[in-house]
Amino acid sequence: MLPNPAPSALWPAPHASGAVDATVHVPGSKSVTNRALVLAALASEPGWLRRPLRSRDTLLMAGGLRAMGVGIEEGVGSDGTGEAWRVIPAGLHGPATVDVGNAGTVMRFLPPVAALADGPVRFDGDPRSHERPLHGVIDALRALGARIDDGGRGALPMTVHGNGALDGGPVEIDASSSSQFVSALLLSAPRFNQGVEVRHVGSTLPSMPHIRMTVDMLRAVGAQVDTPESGGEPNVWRVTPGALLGRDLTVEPDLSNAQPFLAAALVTGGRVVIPDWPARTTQPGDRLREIFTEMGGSCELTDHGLVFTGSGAVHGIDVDLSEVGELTPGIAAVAALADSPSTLRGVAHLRLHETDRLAALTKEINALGGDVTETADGLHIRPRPLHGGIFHTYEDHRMATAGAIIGLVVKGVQIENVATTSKTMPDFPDLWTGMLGL
Ligand SMILES: O=C(O)C1=C[C@@H](OP(=O)(O)O)[C@@H](O)[C@H](O)C1
Ligand SMILES: C=C(OP(=O)(O)O)C(=O)O
Repeated sequence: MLPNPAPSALWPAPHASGAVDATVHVPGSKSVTNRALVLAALASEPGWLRRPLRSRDTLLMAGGLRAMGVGIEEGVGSDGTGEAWRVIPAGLHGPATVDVGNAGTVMRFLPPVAALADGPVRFDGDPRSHERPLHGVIDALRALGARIDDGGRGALPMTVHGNGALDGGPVEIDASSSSQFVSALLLSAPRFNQGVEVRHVGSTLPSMPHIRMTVDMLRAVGAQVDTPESGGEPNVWRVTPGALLGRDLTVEPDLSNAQPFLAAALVTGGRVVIPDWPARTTQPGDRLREIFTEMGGSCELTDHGLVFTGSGAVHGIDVDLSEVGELTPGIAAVAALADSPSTLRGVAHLRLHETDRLAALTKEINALGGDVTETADGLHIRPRPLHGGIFHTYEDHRMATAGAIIGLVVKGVQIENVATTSKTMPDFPDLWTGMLGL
């Protein structure tokens, strides 16, 4: 297992002496990297992944696939430039052990892959991984023909007893607690004997852009996918069985990890440029252009990237974040510094993320003098003058970056365990001080 960083260390969050003015190269997308790894591992020929994110979550994904026999080698992309991973698919083998850490993508996307292996694959991870919902994947895989021993918990730890193939076919799931249940089944489905027809039967379905990302990436490697958007039934996705192509894919910057840097421009009335911001993307972070504009900034997509400029004013917002839940901590941090109240809605499922994010944000912002209350499905934030103090992170990367945003304008904020940002952005402290010219 990768060690968890020491939880007691305190990082004095840098205070911005004026408006920030910086260009920040944001590392690759976690969600794209981990989907690309799975699809490349299931392909019928080798593929390349250029500018992959190298962080705890993606190294765990690579480690899990390697444990099942997939080759993932360091190299340069087929055009001879840039850092890359070469992925060499192989027969999937058990016995194997997969450490999921606290990566939702690893704990949900790899069990369907393991169902295709020729022996038992054991899954375990951080204590929090035992609490995060997995029943949608477990129940669906069983309905599709897999044998899984989870001790009746419906959660980790568990063993998937692969026998080299999975029937597949139609299955109903309730994915209201995580869109990753749907993505997990779709990603491996081209390799199921009958493909899959996933029908979501729950009341709500969060993070739709992430499901669109799954569908787009499947199609890009040759899979046939029918979706509600392509004229199919609402809440039904169909994947036809078939071989996947090995591709040479360049990973986009992680737009959700661009959030703290854009927020820095917003709360200091400065300017930040994010190079390589994609003109079209399924990443939920693209919604920041609209959300942070409504909160007081302005942005322009240029040849240099996204140029985001703060006006000096920060406004509250009333917004449904159900499609883009992972942006909630950063938006809450900005909202705590705004000139009017905010209501963040549609994110009840965040209680089951890396930590209970609604409780954690409420507690930590209030500990700095804020006035945040939890609602049934989100947060109500009334800005108040904040003061310094310790901002606990609960091993949640986005809590750490949220605290850093507040620390830019509130003196004396100390982030506990900033190293937890290694889940998706190990360079965060350096990128942050670099942005400030420190
Ligand atoms: O599929 C993905 O890559 C993700 C989907 C979302 O999960 P949930 O639907 O569980 O919120 C998101 O919050 C997570 O950070 C990444
Ligand atoms: C919810 C998140 O991650 P995970 O992939 O572990 O669900 C996140 O990155 O905000």
